[in-house]
Amino acid sequence: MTVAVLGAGAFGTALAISLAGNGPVVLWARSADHARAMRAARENAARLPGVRLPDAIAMTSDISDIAACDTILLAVPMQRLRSVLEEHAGALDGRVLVACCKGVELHSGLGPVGVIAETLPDARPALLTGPSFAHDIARGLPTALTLACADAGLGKTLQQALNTANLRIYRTTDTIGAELGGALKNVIAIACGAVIGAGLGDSARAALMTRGYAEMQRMALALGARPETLAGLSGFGDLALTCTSDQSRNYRLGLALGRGDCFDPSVTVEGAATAQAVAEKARGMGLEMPITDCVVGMLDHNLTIDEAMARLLARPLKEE
Ligand SMILES: NC(=O)C1=CN([C@@H]2O[C@H](COP(=O)(O)OP(=O)(O)OC[C@H]3O[C@@H](n4cnc5c(N)ncnc54)[C@H](OP(=O)(O)O)[C@@H]3O)[C@@H](O)[C@H]2O)C=CC1
Ligand SMILES: O=C(CO)COP(=O)(O)O
Repeated sequence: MTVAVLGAGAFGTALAISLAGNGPVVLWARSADHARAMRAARENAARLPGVRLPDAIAMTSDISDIAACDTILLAVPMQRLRSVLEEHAGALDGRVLVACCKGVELHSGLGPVGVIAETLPDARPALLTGPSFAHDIARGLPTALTLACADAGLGKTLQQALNTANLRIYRTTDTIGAELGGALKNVIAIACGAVIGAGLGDSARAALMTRGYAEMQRMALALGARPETLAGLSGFGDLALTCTSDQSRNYRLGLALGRGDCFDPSVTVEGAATAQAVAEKARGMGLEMPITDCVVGMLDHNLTIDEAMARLLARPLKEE
C-alpha cells in the first residue's frame, strides 16, 4: 500500500518519517516554497527541525502527485480540515482518507470523521489518534496509536499498512469514541496546564484529570461511544500524556494562562476551538461539563484560574 500525507506540519512529517521505513511516502505541503526547502535540506526546518527526512519521502506541493497513492493521511489542524477537503475534492473524493487531527469543528460540532463523511460522502474515512508527540515518533521512539474505522475490513488493512517498526497500531470500529477522546483530552490538558502554571499543585491536576475524564465519558457515551474506547489509547492514554507533558501545546497554553503569560497565537492548539464547540454542544445536549466551561471562560478572559478553581470547588457535593 502506498501512502501520502497531506499536511507537512510537525505531525504529518513525523508520520511520513516513520512510514518511510515501510516504503515510499509522498509528503504534500500547501506551499511550493516549503516543499522545495524540505527537498533541498532533507529537513522540515519550519515545523520539525533537527530530524532528517529519509530518501523514501517525496516532497511535493502538487496535489496530483497523490493520485497513485492508496491511502491518504490528512494531517492538518481540525478547523482547516473542511476547507482542505473542499479545495482538493477532485483528488480526495472516493479515496481512503485517514484523518490525523484531533478536535471538534466549531460551527458543526463534528469530529474529523464526521467532517469527511459530510464533505466527501464517497470517501472511505478513518482516524489515526492516540498518545504521541511528533518529535517522539520522528526520533523513532516507541509509540502506540489507535486506528479507528467503521469498516472493520478496511480498518484491518490500514492497521497493517500503518504499523511501523516504532509505531504499534491498535484498531477499533468505534470512530465516535476515538475522535471524541482525542478532541476532549486537549480541553482538559489546557485546564491541567493552568493549575500547574498557577502553582495549584499536582493533587489539583490529578483531580482535574479524573473529573475531566468523567466529562469526556459523559459526552462520548451520550453520543454512542463505547466505554472501552475511552479507556484506551485514544482517550485515557492521550489524556495521561497531554496533561502531564510540556511537549504538549495544549498543556503549554494552559501553563501560560495559569502564569498570566502571553502565548504565541500562531501555534496549533486544538483544544481552544474545541472547548468552545464542546461547551456549546454539551449545553444543547443538557450535559454538565463544568471543567470545559471553565476552560472556555479562561480562554475568553472572563474567568481567572483562581475564580475557575473556586467555582469548581463550590459545586454541589455529589456521588462519584
Ligand atoms: N504535533 C503533534 O505532536 C501531534 C499532532 N496531532 C494532530 O495533528 C494535527 C496537525 O498538527 P501539527 O502537525 O502538529 O500542526 P502544525 O502546526 O505543526 O502544522 C499544521 C500543518 O497544517 C498545514 N495547514 C494549515 N492550514 C492548511 C490549509 N488550509 N491547507 C493545507 N495545509 C494547511 C500547515 O501548513 P503551513 O506549514 O503551510 O502553515 C502545517 O503544515 C492537529 O490536529 C494535532 O492535534 C496529533 C498527534 C500529535
Ligand atoms: O495530541 C498530542 C499528543 O498525543 C499532541 O498534543 P498537542 O497538540 O497538545 O501538542
